[in-house]
Amino acid sequence: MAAASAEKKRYLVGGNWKSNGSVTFVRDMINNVLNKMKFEESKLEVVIAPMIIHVPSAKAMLHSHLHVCAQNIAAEGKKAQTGEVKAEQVQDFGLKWAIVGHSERRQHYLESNELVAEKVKRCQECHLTAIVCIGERLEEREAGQTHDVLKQQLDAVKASVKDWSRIVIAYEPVWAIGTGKTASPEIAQEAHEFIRKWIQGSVSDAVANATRIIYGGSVSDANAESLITQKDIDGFLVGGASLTEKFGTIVETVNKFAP
Ligand SMILES: O=C[C@H](O)COP(=O)(O)O
Repeated sequence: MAAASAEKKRYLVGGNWKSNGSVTFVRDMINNVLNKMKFEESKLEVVIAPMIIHVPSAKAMLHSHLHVCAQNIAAEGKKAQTGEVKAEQVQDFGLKWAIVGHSERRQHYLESNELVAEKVKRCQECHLTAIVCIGERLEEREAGQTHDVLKQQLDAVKASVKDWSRIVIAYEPVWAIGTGKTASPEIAQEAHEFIRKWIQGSVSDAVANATRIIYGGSVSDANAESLITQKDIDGFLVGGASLTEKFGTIVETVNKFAP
């Protein structure tokens, strides 16, 4: 029986800083924007994913209600792997979150669905909550293959998950990432509904209701309200706008509409 969270579903906003930032940026963004944001912890969780070398300073500087998230973890837990960070090390450092399967890693580092499934398994073994990114490329959407792609990506990770309360699904259509072309609220809602129905059919109703399905792809202060008011959108994974003060506005908008 798959475990579902007994807690009320809190919305989630993640800021993925990708390979951006400097020591000065981290300090200024945290002190001037992140630590000043106002939101209700009972309604919303906020996680920030800096580059790995900035994780220690970010963790030390962020107020304790803001969580630090790894951008990636190694799929393999045993071998020596130059340049990789294992789930155990993320856990040992006191982090509770990791992004897995971001489309930039799928595209540029050739991460397959199977490799992403291994990473999800590693997160589960180390009690990390995985933000599992899925989404179709433009040519796949244009060919009418969006649901097939999402289903394949979801099917691949299913066997790795024992505890669904430690899984967040991030729907990130590849064509909307960093392009300024946000999915319309209707397109995003339709994909989120498909994902929720997949969880319902493949896991259970309770898990489908409890699992956060968040949207990523050119989220900004200008479109946050129209997206977050969609029925099946439970938060955001924000890239570019998380590097600016717009992130504070996005968090406050989500807080306003979170149940
Ligand atoms: O992880 C975040 C996503 O890739 C979205 O990035 P973006 O907001 O810059 O489009």
